[in-house]
Amino acid sequence: MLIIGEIEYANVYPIFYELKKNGKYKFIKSYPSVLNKALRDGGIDISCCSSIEYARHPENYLILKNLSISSIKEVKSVCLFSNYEIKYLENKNIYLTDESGTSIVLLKILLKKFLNINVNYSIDKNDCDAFLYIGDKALYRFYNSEFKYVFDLGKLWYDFTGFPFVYALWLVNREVAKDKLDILKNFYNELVDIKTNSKKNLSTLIDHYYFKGLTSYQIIDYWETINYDLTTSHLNGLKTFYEYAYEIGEIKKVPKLEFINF
Ligand SMILES: C=C(O[C@@H]1C=C(C(=O)O)C=C[C@H]1O)C(=O)O
Repeated sequence: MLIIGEIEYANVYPIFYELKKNGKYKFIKSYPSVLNKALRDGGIDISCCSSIEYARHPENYLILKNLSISSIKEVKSVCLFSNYEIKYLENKNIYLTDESGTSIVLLKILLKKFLNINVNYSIDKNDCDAFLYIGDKALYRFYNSEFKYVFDLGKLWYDFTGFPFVYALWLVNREVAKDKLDILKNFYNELVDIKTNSKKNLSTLIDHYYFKGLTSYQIIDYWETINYDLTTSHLNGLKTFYEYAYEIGEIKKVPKLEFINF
């Protein structure tokens, strides 16, 4: 049986609600940083993982075509929350969530390369001036913020580069790709079908979902914001992200993108 990593955020609920209907697969549910490690260590076969995870260990993985978690412009659930305007963050302490891989690197690129601001990063929330959250913690605060400013990282990336931003890729362990090709092919076809139809019945899907602090309208609007495609323009955005990640020393080299062929 295929063991699949499931990101426990609202962003992929429309996909996993459908995938779980038929009882064919086993799911391990967690944050992206935990799933990245589980896929690396062989605890799961396939997962939607941080896009930076592929760039750090490209020899371990193959990418599934046409699938991602991306934003075209704004994302709403990857944000920097701050009481300071962004230009006044120089030398301030910024909290980094431990749930992320990609968004931490995205924030570093935005501040260093595009905004030319030097800050200190911390994993200790106390004593920080601004806070990076992703997923549901970010989405809740996006609509219920106690902060003066909310900087949407997807929107900032789009304003600077004109590209979509790819937070997560569907990655399969290369060994699994060899051993379980037929099961993977069926799973992939199912996943692409689900993606294709994922935005069609959101007003029905909301009957099965509750997110404390958000209205149904806000959730549906969020699901419409999140994008699951991996087009040429997404791939150009991804390559640009990897080039900047390399420039700031977050990855050892810009990886070649290798996809699984069925
Ligand atoms: C769009 C999002 O992207 C997430 C961000 C990730 C990361 O920073 O590594 C990984 C997976 C995505 O679920 C989100 O958090 O809502």
